[in-house]
Amino acid sequence: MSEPVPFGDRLEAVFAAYGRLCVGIDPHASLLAEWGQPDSAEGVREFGLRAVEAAADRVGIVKPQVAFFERHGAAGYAALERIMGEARDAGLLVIADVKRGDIGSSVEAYGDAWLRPGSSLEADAMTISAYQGLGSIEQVMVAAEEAGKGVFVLAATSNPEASAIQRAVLQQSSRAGSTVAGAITSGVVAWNQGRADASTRALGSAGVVLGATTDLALAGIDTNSEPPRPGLPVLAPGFGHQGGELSDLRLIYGSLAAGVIVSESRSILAAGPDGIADAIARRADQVGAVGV
Ligand SMILES: O=C(O)c1cc(=O)[nH]c(=O)n1[C@@H]1O[C@H](COP(=O)(O)O)[C@@H](O)[C@H]1O
Repeated sequence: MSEPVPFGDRLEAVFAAYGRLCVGIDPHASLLAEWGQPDSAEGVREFGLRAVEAAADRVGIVKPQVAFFERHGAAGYAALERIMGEARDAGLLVIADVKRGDIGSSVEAYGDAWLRPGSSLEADAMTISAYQGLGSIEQVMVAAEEAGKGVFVLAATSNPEASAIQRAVLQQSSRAGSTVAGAITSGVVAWNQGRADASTRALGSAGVVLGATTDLALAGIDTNSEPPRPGLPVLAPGFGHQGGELSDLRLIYGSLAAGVIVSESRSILAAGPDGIADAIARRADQVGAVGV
């Protein structure tokens, strides 16, 4: 069997071919109504399939938010499986926004669900939480790497309530004195640097979530030093609806800008089923014009 292509390499190829815009697939009840779809499993399926159709060949990445499918139980999950399958068949990288975390043995099962080749919920990467310690998700990171998959570990999230916990300073461990967000970020950088072929990689396969609306310096994230090698994938929600400005991208992410994935959901989905393709193309151009 041939070796899987590392997720970081696949992401790098997508950046080169399509740029760094990621379309979030978040079928909020209000958006379903605007799209003329029922608030049901059938509605989220149609919504997601149309979003995938519009995204294909215009961008390289989509990020379905599982919560909006889970609302509809097993049928919602069936819809999500279909949408992720169609997206991957269309050549899109799929980041499953599931934000899972638990003790190691349980979180491994989440990794198996979302990242195992052949799983009905197979994605290319998943969002994951290290609230139980970076060590708790280590086995998921190992399995992801072996399968050519990626993880995005929550570090400094875009919601304002997050800062008190994420900016708290560690008292113990080798990273004592770092903020929680800083320790997670440097831990993920170190993980990428510890891979066997790290020196040949442009981008690592493990990334972090750093929201565009948060002050990264206050969160203890270093955006001034030399960029990490391999580069750090950064899932960056918060642009668009939450108020982050694309024109500030370089200012916000500094030396981490090269790894940034601009992820927007509502600002694009609000264009409706007839306008979404144009909205994606327009936003992809705007993101490209930032010139990271
Ligand atoms: O992991 C995420 O994607 C995420 C992390 C974060 O810090 N903030 C954040 O908004 N998200 C997700 O990104 C999407 C943002 O949606 P919009 O605000 O509509 O662009 C939602 O699916 C959120 O769950």
